[in-house]
Amino acid sequence: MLAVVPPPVTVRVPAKINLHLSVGDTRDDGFHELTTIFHALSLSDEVTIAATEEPGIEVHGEGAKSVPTGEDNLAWRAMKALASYAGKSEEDTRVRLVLRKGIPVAGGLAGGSADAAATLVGLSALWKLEISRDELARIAASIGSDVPFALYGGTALGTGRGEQLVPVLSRPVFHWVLAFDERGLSTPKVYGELDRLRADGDPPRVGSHAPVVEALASGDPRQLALLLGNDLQAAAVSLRPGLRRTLRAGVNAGALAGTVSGSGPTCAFLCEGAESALEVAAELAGAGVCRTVRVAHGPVPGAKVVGGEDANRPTPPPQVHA
Ligand SMILES: C[C@](O)(CO)[C@H](O)COP(=O)(O)OP(=O)(O)OC[C@H]1O[C@@H](n2ccc(N)nc2=O)[C@H](O)[C@@H]1O
Ligand SMILES: Nc1ncnc2c1ncn2[C@@H]1O[C@H](COP(=O)(O)OP(=O)(O)OP(=O)(O)O)[C@@H](O)[C@H]1O
Repeated sequence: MLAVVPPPVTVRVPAKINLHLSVGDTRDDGFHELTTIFHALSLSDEVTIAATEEPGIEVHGEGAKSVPTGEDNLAWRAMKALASYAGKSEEDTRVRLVLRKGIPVAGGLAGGSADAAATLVGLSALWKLEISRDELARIAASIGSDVPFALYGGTALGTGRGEQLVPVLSRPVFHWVLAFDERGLSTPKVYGELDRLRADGDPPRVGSHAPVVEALASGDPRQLALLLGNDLQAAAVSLRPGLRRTLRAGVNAGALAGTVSGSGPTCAFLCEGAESALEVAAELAGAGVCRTVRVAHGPVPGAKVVGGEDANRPTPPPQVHA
């Protein structure tokens, strides 16, 4: 008898920026203790997962050539981790992953993590696993610190190495302009550069995240603009000094404030509204300080099935962790 082949599943997954990123001490496992506020943006990747006789990965779109297509692709690692959790045999795990990238590679926007999260959600649907988002988040954390947030999206406080999440109330909607750089930056190198800068002196640190939480609840972009902060920014700028010009150019173009996202080099500019974001984007695009610009808004939901049988299934709300 012929086996029934399930139809392919497509998942859309957002990029993140860090509205606040406080980097603490290095832990025994080599990771830094973080307090961060993640914010999911309308810039996204799509991952299509199909059962196939020709397993593998295909990558299209933004930066596709620099994305690995073997076992070190984070989406493939996510497939392996879920297969092992679900006790799937080698034969059951013959899947083809097609990544359509809108999120630049090594941009500080957690694109690889997003693909891993999308793969967890898509495969759960393809394999019809009864698995909660919280259980998926535990598997996600074993793949990378940013992966759990991509499952939930929205706005969330991240602690630990960034994988422990609590949702944060954020009024819709904030408007952003993103400036992509010519080349990416390696996340471990940026953390290493911060350690070096701290060993040489003590670069200023961002304060408490509490005022940022209040500004998000108020929905006032002017209030939020005063509070954007990232301890990794000094390290990213030290490795890529041109980012200073980019940050200045965004504010000169009319943004309320700019920040390096995560480990960079993408700069995110908060704008007064949708119209202002379009104006800032146009002016920044002509300033010759970055490869390209995009407008985006946030917060948006996390990884979500958009094609295939489960497309209309509602996304469960994030759970509050104690
Ligand atoms: C910069 C951020 O994007 C901010 O959200 C994240 O902290 C990075 O998260 P990620 O890319 O998922 O990082 P992982 O894949 O977990 O770790 C990559 C490397 O980043 C450094 N790393 C990451 C997270 C963390 N809390 N401390 C660290 O020092 C470590 O050198 C680690 O080996
Ligand atoms: N699916 C994937 N998409 C992009 N890069 C991937 C993927 N899988 C593995 N990688 C590797 O991971 C590296 C980091 O890519 P990624 O786009 O996730 O960086 P990032 O956005 O700076 O990450 P983060 O913000 O989480 O630190 C890339 O240089 C690439 O070699």
